[in-house]
Amino acid sequence: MAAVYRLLRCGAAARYPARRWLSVRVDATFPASLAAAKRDPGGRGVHWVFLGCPGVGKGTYASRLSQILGVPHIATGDLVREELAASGPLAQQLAEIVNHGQLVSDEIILRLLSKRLEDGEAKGESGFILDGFPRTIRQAEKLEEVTEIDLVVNLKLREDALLAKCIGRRICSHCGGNYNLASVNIKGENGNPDIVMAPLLPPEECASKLITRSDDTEEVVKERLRIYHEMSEPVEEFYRARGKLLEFDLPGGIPESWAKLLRALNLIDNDDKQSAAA
Ligand SMILES: Nc1ncnc2c1ncn2[C@@H]1O[C@H](COP(=O)(O)OP(=O)(O)O)[C@@H](O)[C@H]1O
Repeated sequence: MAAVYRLLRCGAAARYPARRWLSVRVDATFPASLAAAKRDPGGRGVHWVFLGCPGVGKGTYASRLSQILGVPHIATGDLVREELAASGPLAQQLAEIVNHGQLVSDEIILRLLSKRLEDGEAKGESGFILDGFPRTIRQAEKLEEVTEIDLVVNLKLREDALLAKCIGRRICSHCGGNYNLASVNIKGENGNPDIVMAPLLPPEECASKLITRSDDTEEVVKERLRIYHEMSEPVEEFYRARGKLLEFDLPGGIPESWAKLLRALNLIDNDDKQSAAA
């Protein structure tokens, strides 16, 4: 498998026979039940991708699903922020790009992702849920050259809600917990339902330690949304054409959305009803 990730790194065009590892096959109708996923512990974990605009909740739902499915949640935005925090040779260049809402070059992102996948493999990880990758057609093509993606979940939410959620996002500088101070209450128009999303407030011990991401200002979020439409929306079509795209309109906050997402993914067993309510 290391060979696969080296291919990502050096960009060789050979297509790896990814089907060899398939255990939980999720096809265009997404019938992989949680029971099926648990039945075959010897096979590889799922290869899923989460797409969606900044602030839509890719991290929240990808992280929850990764725990259920026993695969790592790999967010390229986190890899970029780790690189920034390490203050290595790349840091200044990355800060300039990220703080202006631009995309990091495909080469750098592929290098960071390859390294993360190789490190994971060395620790015995299998499968993944990617969040924030691929974000360009070139990244999607590179990924397709080296492995098979089972399913791509495209999370969708109105733009005014996205903006409010990005601006309300906070992180606890002590424990790393993610919170959101935004209280979204948008009247539905043209037959669309109202969108109500309660804030996700921090516990008392985190309240005084909250920080805001430097790229979550209104100006930078608007630029990130513009870049998403220009560079990343074509990736939706890339996967739609391959029959792998599951479109998912978020109905509201986490309680309603999580239960609906588990149903859409056919991941609710009798044993797991309580996880949908969490
Ligand atoms: N796949 C990628 N390609 C290029 N740049 C990326 C990629 N993933 C993350 N980045 C960079 O990291 C920043 C933060 O990413 P992320 O945390 O995924 O943000 P968002 O909340 O906008 O989805 C992006 O604005 C971009 O500069």
